[in-house]
This record gives sequence, C-alpha cells and structure tokens, in this order.
Amino acid sequence: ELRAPPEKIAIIGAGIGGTSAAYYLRQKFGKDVKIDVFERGEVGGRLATVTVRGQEYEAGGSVIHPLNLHMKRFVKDLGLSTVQSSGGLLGVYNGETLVFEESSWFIMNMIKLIWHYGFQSLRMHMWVEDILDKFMRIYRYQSHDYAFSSVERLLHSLGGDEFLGMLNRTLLETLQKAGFSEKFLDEIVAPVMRVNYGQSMNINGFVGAVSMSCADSGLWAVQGGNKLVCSGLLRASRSNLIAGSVLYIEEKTRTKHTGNPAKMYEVIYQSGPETRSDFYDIVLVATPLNRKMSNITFLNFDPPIEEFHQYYQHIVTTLIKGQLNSTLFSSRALDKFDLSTILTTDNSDLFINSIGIVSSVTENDSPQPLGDRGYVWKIFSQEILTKEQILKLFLSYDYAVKQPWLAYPHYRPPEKCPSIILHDRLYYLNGIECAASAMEMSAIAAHNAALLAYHRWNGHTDMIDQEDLYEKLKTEL
Ligand SMILES: Cc1cc2nc3c(=O)[nH]c(=O)nc-3n(C[C@H](O)[C@H](O)[C@H](O)COP(=O)(O)OP(=O)(O)OC[C@H]3O[C@@H](n4cnc5c(N)ncnc54)[C@H](O)[C@@H]3O)c2cc1C
Ligand SMILES: CC(C)=CCC/C(C)=C/CC/C(C)=C/CSC[C@H](N)C(=O)O
Repeated sequence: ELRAPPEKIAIIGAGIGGTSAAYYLRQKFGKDVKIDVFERGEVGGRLATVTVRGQEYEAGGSVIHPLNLHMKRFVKDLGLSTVQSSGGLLGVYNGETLVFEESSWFIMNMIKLIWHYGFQSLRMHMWVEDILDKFMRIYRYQSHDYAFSSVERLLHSLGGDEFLGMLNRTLLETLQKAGFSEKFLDEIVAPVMRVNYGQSMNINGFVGAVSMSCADSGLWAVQGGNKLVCSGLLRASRSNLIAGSVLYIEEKTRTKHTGNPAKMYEVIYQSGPETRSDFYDIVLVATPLNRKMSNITFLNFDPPIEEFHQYYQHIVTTLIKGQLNSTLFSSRALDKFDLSTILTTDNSDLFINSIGIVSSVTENDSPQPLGDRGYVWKIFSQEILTKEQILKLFLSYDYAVKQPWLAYPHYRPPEKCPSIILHDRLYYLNGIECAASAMEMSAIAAHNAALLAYHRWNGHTDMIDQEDLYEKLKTEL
C-alpha cells in the first residue's frame, strides 16, 4: 500500500551527494514530487576544476575506482565519457632521498618490491581486496531496495562486527597486528595516506583500506570533469536548482491545500540580498554539518538537533606549470628523471604531501608538456605554498593556481558516525564521511537516504535495518 507521494522535497547541497540523492528520490517517488536543490556555491561542491593556461584540471575529487558502481552507472546513464587516470612512475621521498622508485619494467618492479618489502605488497593487495569484496555487498542490498538507519548498521550489514570494528582502530594498529613491517608501513602505506587523505596512519582502518584501493589499476575520471556528473544528475532528475545559502531549518505545522494540518519543514535561505523561505515535506542535508562548512541552524526542534563539530582536514591543491627541480629529490638531472609522481613519508620537515604530473580533464592519454616550460604538476600540501617553497620545487614556472579545501574529516578512531535520521523526515547524508570520504561513499549515502525516506514515508519498516541480509539475499537467487 503506497501513501500519496510527498509534494515537495528539499536537498541542501549540489555536490555528488545532493545531486545523486535528487536522482534516486525521483526514481522512488515518481514524477510528481517537486525537488528543490539548494546550492550556495558551484554545482559539484568538492568536485571542481581549475584552469591552467586555458586547460581545466581536477582540483578536488579526481579519481574513481573501477568498482565504484554508482559512479559508473551515472556516467553510463548520463551519456558521459571516461578517461583513464594516467599511471606513470612513482617514487617515495623521505626528505633526504628516494626510498622507493618504480621501474617501467613490470618484472623489475616486482623484483624491487620483493627485494625491499618481501611479499608485503601482495599481502596488502589481498587485505584490500577482502574488504572491497565485503564492501561490494552494498550494491546488492541497494538494488533490492534495502535501507539502513545509521552508518554503523550499514557497515555492520557488510561484514559484521569485524568490518564495523575497523572504525574503532587506527590503520597503524590494524596493520601492525596483521604483521606488516615498520619499513613497509613507513615507506609505502604512510605515503599513500598522505597523498589521499593528507593524514597519518592514525586514520581508521576502513578509510585506510579505501585509500589503499587507489593503488589498484584502472582508476578513471569523467571526461570534461567529474563535476559533469552533478550537473547531469540535476538535469536527469528534473530538480529545481536554487542558488542560495540555507540558514535555518524549522519544523512548523501548516495547513495543506486539502485543508488538513501537516508537520512541515521551513527552509529559510539567503539568495543575493534577500532572505526567503519555503515549506517541505522531506529535507535531505547533503553537506557536512558544521559551522565552518555549512552553518545551518536547526530551530525549535524538540528534542533539539545536536550541534555537529566534525573537524575537517585543511588541504591545499596547487597546480603549477613548470620545470621540476628534480635535484631536490635525486642526484639525476631532469632529462634522466623519469618519475611522474612523488609521494612523501611522514616527515614533519616536508612542506608537501605529494607532487605529480596531471592530465587536463580532456586529455585521453598520457599528460603532455604544455609548450617548452614543462608539465602541469599537482601538489598537495597542508598549508598554502609560499613563493620560496615553489621556487625550491621548480627550476622555473610560469603559472600557479592554489585551491584550499576543508577536504575530508580529520579521522580519529574510535569514530562515532552522526545520525542519518536527524528528525522524523529530516535526513543527513555526510555522516558517512566519518567512515570514509569519497565520491562513491556520498553516492551510497544518497541512495540509502532516498530509500530510507521512501520506506519511512510509506511505513515499509521491513525494508529498513534488516539483519543477515547477505544470507537472505543469497538464498533469494
Ligand atoms: C582535494 C580533494 C581530493 C579528493 N580526491 C578524491 C578522489 O580522487 N576520489 C574520490 O572519490 N573522492 C575524492 N575526494 C573526496 C570527494 O571529493 C568528496 O567525498 C565528495 O565530493 C563529497 O561530496 P558531497 O556532495 O558529499 O559534499 P560536497 O561536495 O562538499 O557538497 C556539499 C555542497 O553543499 C553546499 N553547501 C554547503 N552549505 C550550504 C548551505 N548552507 N546552503 C546551500 N548549500 C550549501 C556546498 O557549497 C557544496 O557544494 C577529494 C576531496 C578533496 C577536497
Ligand atoms: C569507496 C571505495 C571502495 C573506493 C574509492 C577509492 C577512491 C577513489 C578513494 C579516493 C581517495 C581520495 C580522497 C583521494 C584524494 S587524492 C586523489 C589523487 N591521488 C589525486 O592526485 O588527486
């Protein structure tokens, strides 16, 4: 038995979370519901490009894993094209020397890895694969329309106590317990955490595994820029984009056009110089809730909605077209230096987390140098680079563009994820970032919130928080 669909739904935030929520809500609630998406900045949010000498480069979320099935589906449904993320050779610098350097010969690489670290890179690959295998169960659950009322229940359904327990231990503890050596952790794992999450191995084990999965082959991106997925989803869901900053959300009783009173949410927002408001049956918040990032106040809720204080890691992306000062990293001159990405170990004297050559969002093959002044390099650092620091890294450069971010949560296990259900029909998507922040995680949270909102609207409690789903669905084949 289905109740009449809601009349109006509001989504706050037009990043990948908000726009994929619009897409899934349209699928579930049908064509008649009016969906408004509020965005105070650019559509795409943390998926954004910057322009260097007329070409666009990803400055935020850039790579997508081959097993990120929601992202894959969006690209297919929206008729977008993909580009493979260029590989290139990678080195690891410890502040004095390159402690590891890839070779262009596959066999040589294997020998080097075994020589330095025994079979630990193979064991690491197997550790990540086992977690990914369990993680993939979410697609099965969601394709059968099952929803979860908390991030913890969602993770528990994927692999039980052990899987959920990854949130409560640091990656370092987990991998030390699994017998990985200090050398492998310092020279391989820590540099991967620094390039991806700008943090040490003290992040939780789950986000550590997500980060390590970036070492898999087949990473890809959307041709023209990953943010095209967001604008495409907005269009495909026939949502109404409202350019404005949401200030307050308040629950109020309204008389509907049927003459009946109903509890609704008033969304009060600033659009240009004006403060406006509108009423909604359901609201989804698709932005991190904290003062610095969204500054939304919940008014007159009983019981009150808690304040969120999740601290987000400050990261700066700098794109520079120039000639690398390769002698900073090795004694070889530039023409003999064949590394295209340099990661760094956890050394507080280093002022960069990583540096690597990047392709523009339209280049389909290996990155090309722009004219005679070198490639475009992407640098991740904790602080904005000074001119002196840039001049240490480059022999010469002719353009630099800097983009600071409050990028992802500062992970500090044990993690307690914020609630998904903030109030009766008020949902929060970005709590999932406390497990791991990635485009696919926001898409999973969006699909889950759309299913949860739909089942709760229709009273389908049997579709929420089902135990032993994996076993149940196995026998349903
Ligand atoms: C530098 C960097 C590199 C990354 N690299 C990768 C990567 O390679 N692969 C990957 O998968 N992930 C990556 N990520 C993570 C990924 O980008 C994010 O997890 C994802 O984009 C988050 O999407 P979201 O929609 O949940 O949030 P956001 O993209 O932050 O969207 C929230 C939106 O809400 C809007 N908003 C906020 N407050 C209000 C308000 N009061 N009123 C109206 N609108 C509001 C914001 O303007 C924003 O557009 C990276 C992130 C960064 C910063
Ligand atoms: C959710 C799962 C199973 C996999 C996602 C893996 C993935 C693509 C994680 C992204 C991690 C992240 C935040 C990377 C930031 S930096 C990316 C890249 N190295 C760059 O240079 O831009």
